[in-house]
Amino acid sequence: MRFITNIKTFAALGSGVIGSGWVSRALAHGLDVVAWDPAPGAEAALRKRVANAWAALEQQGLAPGASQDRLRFVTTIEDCVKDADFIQESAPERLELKLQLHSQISAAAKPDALIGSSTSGLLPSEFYEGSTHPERCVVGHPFNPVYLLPLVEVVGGKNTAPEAIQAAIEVYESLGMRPLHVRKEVPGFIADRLLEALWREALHLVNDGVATTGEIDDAIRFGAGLRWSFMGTFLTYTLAGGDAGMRHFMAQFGPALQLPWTYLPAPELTEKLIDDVVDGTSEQLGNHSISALERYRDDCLLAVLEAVKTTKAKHGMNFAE
Ligand SMILES: NC(=O)C1=CN([C@@H]2O[C@H](COP(=O)(O)OP(=O)(O)OC[C@H]3O[C@@H](n4cnc5c(N)ncnc54)[C@H](O)[C@@H]3O)[C@@H](O)[C@H]2O)C=CC1
Ligand SMILES: C[N+](C)(C)CC(=O)CC(=O)[O-]
Repeated sequence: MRFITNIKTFAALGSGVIGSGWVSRALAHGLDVVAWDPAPGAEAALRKRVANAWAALEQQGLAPGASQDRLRFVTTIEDCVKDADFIQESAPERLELKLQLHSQISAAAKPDALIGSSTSGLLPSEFYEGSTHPERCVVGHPFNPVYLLPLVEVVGGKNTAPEAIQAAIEVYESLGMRPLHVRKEVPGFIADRLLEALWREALHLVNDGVATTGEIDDAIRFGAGLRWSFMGTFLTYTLAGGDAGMRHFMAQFGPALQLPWTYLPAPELTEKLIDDVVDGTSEQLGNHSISALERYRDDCLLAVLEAVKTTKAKHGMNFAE
């Protein structure tokens, strides 16, 4: 089975936070982009978000011919996908909606154009159930901001051809990403299983009055957050075992796993908890706008990415290692 991997035209369905991130990344890689989103004012909002991301993308380096002018916004799903070489859906996270949308997308798309979904954890076997040529349908789960963060989890469903997984990996790599093939189709995939566990514990800490949202964010960004950009938990904890490594680490800290430190099931989202989280994060935002904070985040990410890349090179490693 052959799928299009040398892509020239990228279709984006849904142009919110994640869809606009895909559009920005594809434009920066010199592609023509066609976008569709049913919300009133979606085109203006999309162009604004792309413009806000562009400075970071310029700093990272644009592909020859890359331009925001190569974005075309259309009013039907069919016009969005019919000439596309690659299609990425970033619609709201609702199974019924994605099921219906993908039956329409896949019926109008070229049969050898790959279709990716940005879903954070729904199962591709379920929402591609009604799709035409489901063998070319995958999950490509990105991370926000999509135009800077390299990770994309690639997940197949029961009808996805192994060649489609490989082809999707190739396409995402051509967009400068670091695909991770999630070999077993499970809800939440790999990364969101981990992020969700942290998020639940953070909500419990607020709910129990242990810490404010700002204090919890400080606990992340001045500690583990710094090292997570270049070393994951398993290797970090191997070093934490000293010369005796992971075996000693497990012996020393294993018993703590039996202590009731963590709650894991989510706390009930009471009005009070929601208010505490919203008030706490509003205080953290201060008088910065979301778009100003996005630019600040992008600058920090560019600096971290560059530092990690340079340091890896010093140790004879490439960035994707
Ligand atoms: N926000 C995040 O941090 C991440 C979200 N995702 C996934 O990306 C997808 C989109 O999420 P966000 O961009 O955050 O949501 P969003 O709410 O920012 O954007 C969703 C967009 O879809 C549009 N839309 C509504 N009905 C639609 C339809 N029938 N067809 C196509 N578009 C439609 C909305 O007008 C809106 O612009 C979801 O599947 C989500 O799980 C993945 C990674 C991270
Ligand atoms: C909150 N979320 C589950 C939608 C987050 C993601 O899917 C990935 C991210 O960018 O954190």
